[in-house]
Amino acid sequence: MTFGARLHAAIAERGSFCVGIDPHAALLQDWGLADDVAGLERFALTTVEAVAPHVSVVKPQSAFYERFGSRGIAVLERVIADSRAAGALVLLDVKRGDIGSTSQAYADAYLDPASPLASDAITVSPFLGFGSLDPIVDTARRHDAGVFVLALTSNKEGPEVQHARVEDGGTVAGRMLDHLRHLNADAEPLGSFGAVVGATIGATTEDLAFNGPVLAPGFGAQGGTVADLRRIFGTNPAVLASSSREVLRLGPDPAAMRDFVRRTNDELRS
Ligand SMILES: O=c1ccn([C@@H]2O[C@H](COP(=O)(O)O)[C@@H](O)[C@H]2O)c(=O)[nH]1
Repeated sequence: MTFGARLHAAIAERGSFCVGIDPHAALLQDWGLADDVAGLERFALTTVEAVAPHVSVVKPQSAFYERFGSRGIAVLERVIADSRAAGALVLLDVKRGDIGSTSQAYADAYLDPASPLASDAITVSPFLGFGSLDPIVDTARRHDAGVFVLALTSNKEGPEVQHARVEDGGTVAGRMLDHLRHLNADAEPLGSFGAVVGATIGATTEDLAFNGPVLAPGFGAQGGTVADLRRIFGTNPAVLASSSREVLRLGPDPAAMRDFVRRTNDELRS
């Protein structure tokens, strides 16, 4: 089953709220944990246990694990394995992208099921040229994985690059969406190649119909609301509203995190 088909089914069953598992140093402190590998592990696995059985997708942010070196990566491997065992799809937020030959190594690291970090999908940066992602796209197709390409990111600095005009008069972001439209052509019920479009972008004239999923970060702590999602995406069911700190601040009480996830899923459905 392709990633797009798995995601389509997961959203129908568990809703479209995506929880980011981002162990910020400040959150470890708020939870009464030390900023070390043991604290990281307790934080991350408590969150997985609380939310992964209730959401369609979890999104660990690799940077927060990488900062602890190889032992942090070992925790990330547990997060991925335990989340999948709890029935959630794992979208690893790594924002990789490089020349093609190196992109292949990233694809092998994150999308080949033989890798200890194998995830259902990853985020990638297309700013070395969309074609530099070909090895990642091909590997994703081979292993029924997904790829989310940065298009209109949630941060205020993004427009400098993403709104820039290309030779046909469109924007860089529009060009990325065109590539995704092409990759997802004819996919049923949903393509496996998604776009990252922040819940904070305000109004856009870009054509967001590309037959693939959308990751919408910026929901929650960065100010994005359900009303923003409706305004930007209408009723598109394949939009993952993604929030990290807003959920994680409710820990370490698992029930508080779980109940928030359930309420948010209900709100997104209504
Ligand atoms: O455009 C983007 C792309 C990715 N992110 C990531 O999402 C989370 C947001 O965390 P919050 O605590 O909900 O603000 C974080 O991992 C970012 O790296 C993004 O914010 N915007």
